[in-house]
Parts: sequence; structure tokens; C-alpha cells
Amino acid sequence: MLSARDQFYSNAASPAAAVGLGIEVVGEMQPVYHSTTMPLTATNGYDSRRESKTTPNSTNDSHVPALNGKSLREKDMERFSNLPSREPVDMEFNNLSLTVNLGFRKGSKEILHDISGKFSGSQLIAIMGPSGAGKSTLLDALSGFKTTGVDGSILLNGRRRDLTAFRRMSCYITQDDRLQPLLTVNENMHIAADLKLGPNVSFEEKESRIEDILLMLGLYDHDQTMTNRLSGGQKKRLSIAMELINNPTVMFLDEPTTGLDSSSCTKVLELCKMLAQQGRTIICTIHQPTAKLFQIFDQVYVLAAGNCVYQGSTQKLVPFLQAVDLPCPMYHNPADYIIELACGEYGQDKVDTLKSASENGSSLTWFNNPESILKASELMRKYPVAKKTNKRSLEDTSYMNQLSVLMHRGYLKAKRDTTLTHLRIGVNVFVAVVLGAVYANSGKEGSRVIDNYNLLFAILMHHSMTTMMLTVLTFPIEMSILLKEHFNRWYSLKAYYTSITLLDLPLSILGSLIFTIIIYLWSYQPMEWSRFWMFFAISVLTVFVGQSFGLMIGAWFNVVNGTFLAPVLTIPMMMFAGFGVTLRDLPVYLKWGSHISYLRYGLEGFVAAIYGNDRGTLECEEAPYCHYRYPKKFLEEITMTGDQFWNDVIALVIIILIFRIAAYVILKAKIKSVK
Ligand SMILES: Nc1ncnc2c1ncn2[C@@H]1O[C@H](COP(=O)(O)OP(=O)(O)OP(=O)(O)O)[C@@H](O)[C@H]1O
Repeated sequence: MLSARDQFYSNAASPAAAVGLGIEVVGEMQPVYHSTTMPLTATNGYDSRRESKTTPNSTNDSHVPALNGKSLREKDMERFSNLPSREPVDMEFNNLSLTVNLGFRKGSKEILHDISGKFSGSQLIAIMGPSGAGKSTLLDALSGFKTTGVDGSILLNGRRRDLTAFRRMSCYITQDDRLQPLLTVNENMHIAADLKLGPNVSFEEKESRIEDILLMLGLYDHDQTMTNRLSGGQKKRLSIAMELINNPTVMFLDEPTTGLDSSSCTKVLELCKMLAQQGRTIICTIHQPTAKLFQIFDQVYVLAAGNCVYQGSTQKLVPFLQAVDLPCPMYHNPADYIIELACGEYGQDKVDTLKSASENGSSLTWFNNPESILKASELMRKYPVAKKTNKRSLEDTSYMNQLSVLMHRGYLKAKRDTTLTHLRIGVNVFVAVVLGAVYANSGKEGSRVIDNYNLLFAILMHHSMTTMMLTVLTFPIEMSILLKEHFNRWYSLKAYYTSITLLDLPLSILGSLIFTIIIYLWSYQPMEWSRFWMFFAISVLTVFVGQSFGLMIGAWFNVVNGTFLAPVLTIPMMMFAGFGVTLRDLPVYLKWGSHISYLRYGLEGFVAAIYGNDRGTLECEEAPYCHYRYPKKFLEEITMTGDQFWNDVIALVIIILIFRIAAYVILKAKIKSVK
């Protein structure tokens, strides 16, 4: 058999050119179907126009794909009875271009070049194109995920897109499934329902909506399965299911079929098709669909290096290619062929031909029933101006509801991730035992004051470094989920941030308490309750400082850079703490460092707890010469006064607040920069 390229060149001049998928075009584009292959027509494909005109209760299912032996619509339409129906949304964009900044002094780059297009309601639309053509960029621009550098107009039902209102009715499903791995399908669905529907919708109503969606998406039998055990296709369907809870009208899916086997691809796309038939506008990017998958779409929008080379129905792609004298070779998948053309495999002039034939997306000629497509002014007349809402927040539920649901989710995650929970307690016990064994009784013995001082510094490093590194390593993983869920309006950044701050408190306090009890008793620090609680307070505050510092780094950098930076940035803090070099001996031009070093305040606080408050003479049982029998002498030597405890506490609290606020600002900026 000839290759597509050979067929292309041999067919180009042929009077009766053969085109793909068994459709032969004879003379004036009369399709003749090859008997051995399936023709791509409205009779057995998807006639989206007919679909969109039928009512949800229509029983005309002859052309609706069958899933598990039953017609999709027959089986599933009524299952969505719990989702209120919505007006379909027609999306139109004109002269859309998107430019990205390449960085300082590197200029900018235009990725989308003045493209136009029209995506009608109740349609499943594919944005296709070779790698790097700009599919994801177009999806980002249309969904509002990217707003910087976007030029041109985007209309919804004929009116200029109001991004806030649009985001309330749309959702974005990312290519990678950003799901909570340690929650079951049912738990994930309930969390989504609680965040999106709030406490005013009864549990029963949420449950029945979840049941409907899981049944429809074929996940009902897996509702008790942990998400990390789901297959790729099931994860994709769960991502869709969670967004369906609040019944979006427009859904954007970035490469929903990537990484799935052909059967899962078909299932996911058939599902999208059904969702479209229910009145939604479903827009997917797809790399190069097989002929079977290609048929499922109602409409395709093909990009080549940021330009539109075809826009129209799937069925009309072959006639379009024929019309522009680039007939699809016989037995060749038209989807493959248009991608090959878009790649420039047949020459750049062909790309230009396609671009001008499709008028860079302005032409509606190749739509099904182009004459029935409403113009912007007609759409404006048809759809009244949407009611103005005074609600300022994008989220559907209150801050308190978001916070309590996120706290519940965090609790479930901590309960499931027993390894990490046990590890955190275990590490505290282990380090306390090791240090206790090394520094046994150093707290009461006058001849071992320096040892005890070393112990205090070791404790400080343990508290700050373990929590800092844990946050640096785990937070970036959470970031991707945060970006998706926050964009899809599940919760505000404020609610998320408060929840992660509060969630960690119990474990941090418990870990510090266990550590403090072991080390305090084993190293025989002064047996006074007040000193014990002072010691514990500094421990907890150091843990919080380490965590906040880690959060700041984790919010800014990825795991690799963060893991490198966190310890490196700690070294100057150690230097300025007054350990090794006393604060008195620090060069004048470096004195400022001691004021910003949280380790200095931690160390000073520990020293105040153990040797401050006029502690009496120390025992000297182990050595005849006791240089530091009098704690005051030791304090003088390390240039500390021992009465700064409350100042140290205040300084640590201020540093925690500064780090926390900085981490929040970085997170906010990061979310903005993605746009
Ligand atoms: N922020 C950016 N800075 C520089 N170039 C960018 C940026 N974002 C996208 N691009 C470039 O824009 C082009 C289109 O990218 P996009 O991710 O939209 O392509 P795509 O069609 O989705 O590709 P793929 O199918 O491989 O995912 C690519 O050449 C990409 O390198």
C-alpha cells in the first residue's frame, strides 16, 4: 500500500481523487462509500446539529453510541435529573493572539496568531494539532486560565466574556490527574460536593447527585477504591466526575486521552460526548486521535503553529480537504492526514492554503448547517443579559465551610498516611533518645555546661531542620492540586492556607512535647515546671519557624531547588546565632545578621529557660574544677543575659508571622504568574 505521502502526491492531480476513510469523491464532491471501511457521515457518525436540536427526553437514539449495550442517552439522561439544566453556551473568539514574555531582555513570543473560531453549545469540540501548535495555549486562553498577553475578543452567547461569571460556569480538567491519592473515590466526591455545594444542600441530595454521576461515569462499583489504585482511565473519569458536581456548562479538558489505552480513550470521549449532548460545551485538546475517536467529536479546530487550518464538523473535514485540492488519501485517517499537513510534511505552502481556506478560523462554511449558526447579535437577542450578582468571591460556599471541609480532608489524609505521621513522631523519639544518651545528665552538672550548650543547639537544629525539610519536600506536590482546585473555585487561597496552618498544629505540638519530655528528663535539666514549659515553648516556636521557612521556600521553588536552598540558607542563620562565634565577636558589619537569625532567638530562649531566671549554683560532681559553677559566669561568656526570654518569644512569633505572610504572598503571586 502506498504511504500517505505517496498517495497524496499521486492523487493530487487525479480527476477522481480518493479520500480517507473509504470516502471516494467523484467529480463535484459526491461521496461514494467504500464498502470495506466505515464512512464518516451523519447517518452512523454523530450529527451534532441533530443532537443539539433533540430534547433530552427524545427517544431517537439511532445515532447515539452504545455503552454497555444500552444507548447512552437512554441510560444516562435521566440519571442527571439531579443536575439542574442550564442554557447552552456558544463561545466565539475573534482575532485572538497570545504573546508570552520570554524573560528579561529576551523579548516576547507570539504563540497564537489572530485566530478566530466558534464553539457552539451542546457540542464536543476537539482542538487538534501537532505538538507545539498551541492547543494547550488556546485552551488556557479560552478557559481564562491564562489572561496575560491575551489579545482579541472572546464572546459568550454573543456578549463579551465576563471572566468572573464565566469561571462560575466552567471548569478546567488538567492533563495530569491531580487527585488526592489517599482518599477513596467516594470521599473525593463528597469533599468536592461539600466544597462546591456547601452545607445548605442536604447530605441526601449530595449523595444522590454523587450516585448519579458515579453511575453515569462507570465509577459506582469503585466508590470505595483508593484513588491511587484506580487505572488511568478511571482517574480521568474521576477528575471529570468531581467537576460535574456543580454542573458546569462549559468544560475544558487538556488531552483527556493521553496515556490511556484505546478502550479507555473511547470511554472517556463517549462520556464527554454524552455530557455535551446534555447541553454542555465540551472543549478538549487532543494530539492525534484514531479514526474511531475522531468520529466521536462533533467539531474540530485544527491548529498549525498558532494558526487555524481547519474549523468545522468532523464529517466535513474530508470534503474540505478535497475542496482545497489536498484530498485525503484513500484508507488514511483524515485526522492523521490533517496533522501531517499541519506539520508541514507536505510543504509550508499547503499549510498556508489551509489557513487561508479556513480564513484562520473565521470561516463557518464547514460547519454542519452553517446557515443555522446564529450571529453574535442574534445570540444576544436570544439570551437575555445574565442577572448581576453581588457576590464578590468566586467560590460557591463560605470561607468557614471551605475551611472545615479542607480540615476534614487534611485529617483523613493524615490518618491514611500513617507512615508519615509515625515517622514524624518516630524521628522525634529517635533523636531525643540518641541525644539523651550522648548528653545524659549534662543539664545539672557544672562541669558540663558547654556540653549542655551544645545539646541546646543540637535540639534547635533538629526542630528547625526536620520540619523545614518535610515542608520543602511535600508542599510542591500539593501545589499542583492547589492550582487546579483553586482555579476551579473549590476554595479560596485564604481557606487553603489557614487549613494547612491549623492542620499541622497538633502533630507539631505532640512531636515537640514527646521530644521535650525525653530530652529534658534524660539530660537532667532543672526540674522546675516553669523552666520545662519555657523550654517547650521555644521548641514549639522553633518548629513553627522551620515550617514557615520551609513553606516559603516550597511555595517558591521546586523540590530540587528547595532541597538545595533550605539547608544552604540555614548556614548563615547558624553563624549569626551566637554559637561558635559569640555575638560580641561578630564583626560590626555583620551584627545585623544576629537580629534576623531565628536560631539566635531560639538559642537565647533555650539558654534563658535553662540558665536564666537567677538559676542557683550548679552541682559539680563529675570534675574537681568547675569553671561554670555559677550560671551567670557562663552567660557572661556567651554574651547573653538570661532575662530575654519573652523578647525571644516575641521575636520568634514575629518571624513566624513574617514567614507565613511571605509564603502566602509568594503563593498568591505564583498562582497569578501561571495566568
Ligand atoms: N510560557 C512560555 N514561554 C515560551 N514559550 C511558550 C510558553 N508557553 C508555550 N510556549 C510555546 O508555545 C508553543 C505552543 O505550546 P503549547 O503547549 O500550547 O503546544 P501544544 O500544541 O499544546 O503542544 P503539545 O501537544 O506538545 O502539548 C510551544 O512551542 C511552546 O514551547
